[in-house]
Amino acid sequence: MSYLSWENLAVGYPNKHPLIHPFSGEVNQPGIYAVVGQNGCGKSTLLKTWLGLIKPLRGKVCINNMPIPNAHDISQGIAYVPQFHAVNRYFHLTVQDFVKQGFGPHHNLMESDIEKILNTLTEWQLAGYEKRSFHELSGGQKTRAMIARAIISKPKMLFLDEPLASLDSCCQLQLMDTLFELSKEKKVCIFMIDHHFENFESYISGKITFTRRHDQETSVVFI
Ligand SMILES: Nc1ncnc2c1ncn2[C@@H]1O[C@H](COP(=O)(O)OP(=O)(O)OP(=O)(O)O)[C@@H](O)[C@H]1O
Repeated sequence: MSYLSWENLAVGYPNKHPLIHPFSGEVNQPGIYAVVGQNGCGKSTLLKTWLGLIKPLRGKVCINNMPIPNAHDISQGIAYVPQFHAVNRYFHLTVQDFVKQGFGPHHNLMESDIEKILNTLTEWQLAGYEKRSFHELSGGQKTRAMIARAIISKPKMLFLDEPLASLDSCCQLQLMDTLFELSKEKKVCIFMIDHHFENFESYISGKITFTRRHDQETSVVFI
């Protein structure tokens, strides 16, 4: 089964040069796939292009062997944890309602679901914050709430944009252990951008590396 594949893919923004030299790849095994490279080389842009949030400048992306014409079609089974500062700061949902979104818009919420939300919040050191407004949380707390929301949605694919940067070392380890378990036991395929994999190399199944050489286009290699 192909989780994600991309062919001759160039990413970037309209009326600008592509950020990367076109490249192809396919991921057909669950695991944690690290996306690494210097600041500003295009990692977040690649992630958003894979998710269908940004149109490729060239090439195509398939999820579960299906081309992604728009994000709405692919949202089932896919969770995205953006950088915490990318979330609208005027977002006035309570933390509990924010995490509840993980069940999806059509889910009929039961007593056991509320219990699950509260347990997940406790697991991520957010007990007591459930009635607080999401935008009042610290950066690390926002990241943990976004992780809780993603995990509650029971994704088959999970995309995370630099979650380790805002977490303390204890939460970093908790996150990596959780992701590792999800990939092994629930066969979740995880793509994760970060600059802090040095302590977690053994968790990684594959790497997508951006390399920018002076005066040349950035090349991307998937190993
Ligand atoms: N909406 C946008 N319109 C035009 N250019 C953009 C837009 N968003 C980002 N860029 C530019 O695209 C380039 C790549 O940005 P991107 O956020 O993908 O980098 P990154 O590798 O994730 O960086 P970092 O490690 O700093 O988070 C940067 O030069 C950035 O200024």
